[in-house]
Amino acid sequence: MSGKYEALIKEGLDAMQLSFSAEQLQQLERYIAEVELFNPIYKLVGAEGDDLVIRHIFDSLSAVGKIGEFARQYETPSFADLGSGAGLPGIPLAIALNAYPFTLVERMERRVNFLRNALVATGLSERVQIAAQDLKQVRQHFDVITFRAFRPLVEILDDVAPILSDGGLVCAYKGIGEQVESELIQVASQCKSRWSAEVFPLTVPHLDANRTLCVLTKI
Ligand SMILES: C[S@@+](CC[C@H](N)C(=O)[O-])C[C@H]1O[C@@H](n2cnc3c(N)ncnc32)[C@H](O)[C@@H]1O
Repeated sequence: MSGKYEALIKEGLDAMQLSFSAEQLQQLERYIAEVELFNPIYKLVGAEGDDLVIRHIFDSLSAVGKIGEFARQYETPSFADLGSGAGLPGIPLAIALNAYPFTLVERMERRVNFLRNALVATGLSERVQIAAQDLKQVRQHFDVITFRAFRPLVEILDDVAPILSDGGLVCAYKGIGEQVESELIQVASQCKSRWSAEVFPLTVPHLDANRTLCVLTKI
């Protein structure tokens, strides 16, 4: 790794207690370079420079410890990242959790085009698939389903339930714990599917914001 974010990335990974191989570091660097290259055209993320690394890469990776811990209960867990956009958190997670297959679900064509390029640039095309469709059209099942900045839980969990494997987990990247709790109250009163949830605090290096991971299982 020799890019302009080398020191920041190494420091962030240390703070999150993540150990990346040279290949993973290179994949991360190539992914960031793709986002920076296409951001002016595709308007992928609203941050640049160190801020891009902190708000998007570190934020995505901040849940790797927790998600990796859960994933180890399956033999080879299949992952789906819903409303993946620029591949967040899906691509950083696929780089970090490099033994598992991932599917990025995204319905907007230009973002899908970006994702295709990014997977080629990072060498992830074999292990990471793209489902270029609406979540409602997905017919596969997944053991671990992630999403970030997608939709309120109450609006999507009934569409997520049919694609979650028996015993599977939904890992939703969220903000302030109290807001998540009020989303969960709506889920309990308005969703047809039934869920049990636990909320874990996340620490994102250099980010002064409340971040949480809401982990849901079907009951
Ligand atoms: C606000 S962006 C968030 C992108 C990314 N997850 C992130 O954290 O930066 C939401 C993305 O979800 C996609 N999306 C919204 N509804 C969807 C659906 N029903 N099926 C598939 N993709 C959807 C949008 O096209 C958009 O790219």
